[in-house]
Amino acid sequence: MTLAMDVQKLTKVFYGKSGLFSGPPPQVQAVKDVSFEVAQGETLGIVGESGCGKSTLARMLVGLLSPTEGRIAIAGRDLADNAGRDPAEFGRRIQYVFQDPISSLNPRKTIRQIIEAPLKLLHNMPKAKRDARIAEIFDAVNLRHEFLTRYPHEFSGGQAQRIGIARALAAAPAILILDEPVSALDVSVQAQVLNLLAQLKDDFNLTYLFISHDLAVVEAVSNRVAVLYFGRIVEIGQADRIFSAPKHHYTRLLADSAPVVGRALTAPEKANTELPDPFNPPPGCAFADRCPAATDICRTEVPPLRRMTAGHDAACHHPIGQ
Ligand SMILES: Nc1ncnc2c1ncn2[C@@H]1O[C@H](COP(=O)(O)OP(=O)(O)OP(=O)(O)O)[C@@H](O)[C@H]1O
Repeated sequence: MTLAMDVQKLTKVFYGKSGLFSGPPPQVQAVKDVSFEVAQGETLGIVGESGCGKSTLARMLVGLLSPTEGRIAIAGRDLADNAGRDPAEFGRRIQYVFQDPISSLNPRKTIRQIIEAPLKLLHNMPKAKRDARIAEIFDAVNLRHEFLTRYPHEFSGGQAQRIGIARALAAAPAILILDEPVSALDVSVQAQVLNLLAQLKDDFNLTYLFISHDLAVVEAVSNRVAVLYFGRIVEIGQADRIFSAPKHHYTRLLADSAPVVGRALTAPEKANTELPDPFNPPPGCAFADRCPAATDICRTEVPPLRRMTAGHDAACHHPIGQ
């Protein structure tokens, strides 16, 4: 197995403003001690509710945010640790596809200018080569070449997302971070974009990190899935095992709310659906107050991520069926 990405102990702390006499500034640990590996050609799904740290994690993985602690290695090379990062090096290896396709494209630039930018900035490519590359990418995402002279507002959501994907591919990355790439689209268009992404993965030998709150979509596209809760990975393993035989009570809660395509990831109504206060995190497991199996240890000690079965880890003091 060749590793595309190796993430070790990634943590991001945001600091609030402190008052003059009110002690140290408040902190939010948006991502805590997150480690995972992604094999080349694999799709790793990252699933979690709003506020669990998905965007913060994604922004660190593409170099838009620097981690407070931890490291990110791509194809064996360290790209970020707390000492620093090189945005161009990130850009050549890993690209980001945003949730909201139209607002993620600069409204004052033509589509050609948008797609050309990474070719100039990251690869210093001469004009003739740029034109050939743009034509190749546009064919790959099934867009008509006459669209190149138009502006982002002239496109539907599905077309704009194809343009966003084309822009990401132009840089010839090995890895795409897909951050809720179909959540803003109609269900019929979602399927087209998901099929296109599957095709492009084969055509360009890509590795995907697919971030979503939509359990059904994540299950459909991923080889493996990581479940994020309150900034930590609470379970990670093969997609089919994660949802059919979860080990963490939070994952079971998610899986029990029977996945339907397009269904938002919400817990059943009977459960306490509040996330803990990020400014005042609980000392133990962040899920303890919602968990049917919680005991005293859960309220005092954070459970470490432990091997449950081959390739299946969960962070729980009382894992299901163990
Ligand atoms: N710049 C920031 N400053 C302070 N706190 C932040 C900042 N960005 C995120 N947070 C906090 O970090 C936590 C994780 O936020 P994040 O946006 O990464 O979650 P998310 O899972 O992507 O949510 P959503 O799906 O709603 O975007 C939240 O408690 C959020 O309030």
